[in-house]
Amino acid sequence: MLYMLRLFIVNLGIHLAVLFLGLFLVIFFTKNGAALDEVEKYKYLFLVSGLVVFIERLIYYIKYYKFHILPYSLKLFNRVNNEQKESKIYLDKFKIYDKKSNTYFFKNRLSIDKKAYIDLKDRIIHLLGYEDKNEVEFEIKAHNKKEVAIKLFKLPKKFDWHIGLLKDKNIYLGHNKDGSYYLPLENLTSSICCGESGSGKSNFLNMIIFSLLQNSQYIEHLDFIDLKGVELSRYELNNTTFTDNIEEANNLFENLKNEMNNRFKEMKEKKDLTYNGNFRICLIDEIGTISTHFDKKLKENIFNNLIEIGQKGRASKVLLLIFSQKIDSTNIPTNVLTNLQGSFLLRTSSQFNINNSIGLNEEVEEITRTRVQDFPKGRVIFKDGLSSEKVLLQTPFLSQDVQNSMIKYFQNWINK
Ligand SMILES: Nc1ncnc2c1ncn2[C@@H]1O[C@H](COP(=O)(O)OP(=O)(O)OP(=O)(O)O)[C@@H](O)[C@H]1O
Repeated sequence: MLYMLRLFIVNLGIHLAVLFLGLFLVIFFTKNGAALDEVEKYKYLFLVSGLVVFIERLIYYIKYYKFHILPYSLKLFNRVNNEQKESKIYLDKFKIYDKKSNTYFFKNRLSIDKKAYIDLKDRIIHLLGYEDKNEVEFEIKAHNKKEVAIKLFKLPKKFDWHIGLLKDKNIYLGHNKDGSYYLPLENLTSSICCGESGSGKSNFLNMIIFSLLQNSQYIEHLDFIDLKGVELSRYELNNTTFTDNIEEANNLFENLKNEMNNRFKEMKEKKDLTYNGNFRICLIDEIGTISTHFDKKLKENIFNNLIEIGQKGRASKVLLLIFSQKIDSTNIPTNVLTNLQGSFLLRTSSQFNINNSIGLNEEVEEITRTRVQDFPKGRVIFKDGLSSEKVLLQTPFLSQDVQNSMIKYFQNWINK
């Protein structure tokens, strides 16, 4: 309490000093250098404006009391060590609340320790008065050198799909802290999606396909490969092909590689940096089934082609979207994985999956309070293949009926 009072008095003092000096200068100059007794005539103006500032500051401190007291309560400070004197402590301070983005900024005159905020996030949430820990999500970002930005937001755990989420030239990836999140089709890269059984992978896969189909005019062909299921065979569209046969898949990759190289030739002739035509996109569900196949030579050929497509595909608009429960080297060779630029991570208890798709735990903790193994169904972290930005998303639920009616919708439109 004493700390708050001190903070308030210092802050009020600064504001009043600036106000009075400003008023004095205005009067002084408008009255062509009036004497002090001239200024005295305006004492009521000083009094009223001083009172207004006092009330405004008081309301501000009462309103953001919890945020002002937070660095003090949680001992968020930085210190300088001087050889002669004792070390000096600089406490972090609440700077401002940005209403538009619902973000709170804290600053420190020396430099700020973002990790301390990440480590204390549960206590911060508690201190701010959110009793139910699951009620609110927490994102923390470094802002300038000496500030951290804390954004509190809510993500629904479950919501329904509707066709209005589809958008021309964009892929809808779910809802993030600001609402619907779209990846421009132009920025799509070859990507890996991993999540354990029941995490909502198939649901997510179908949702991505809807966005791709909505953008059919920019996509030459979509190839679906699933060696263990028939879910993707339901689409039966003029611009899609499905295979559950490994030899056919091998031929397809050979084909895609040739197509990619032809596109490169054309680009070279035209001196284009990116291919000036439509995308070829291949979706592979459960890539692990290829790794377990007995024919070593066939597997090797497939994986070599996947590596090449992953490496060079983006400029020529030939892309791979690979889905897998696990991404260790027994499921997907490391060379294939490292050449997929983007990643999507759903619920998993495997630290290997997390590290090799998104990165360190600390990076995950910056954007969510929920551990990846506790993610609800359909919760995804997307790592952008171009910018490496990480985004926390919740994907809508697609019931069987919704999936069937969407497939019918695309059949009526594309197969016409
Ligand atoms: N976004 C979502 N929101 C709510 N519930 C979901 C969501 N996605 C999936 N579910 C629920 O989770 C169940 C499993 O989803 P899904 O089949 O997509 O998971 P999966 O990871 O593909 O599992 P598997 O690998 O075993 O097929 C679904 O039947 C559905 O009820």
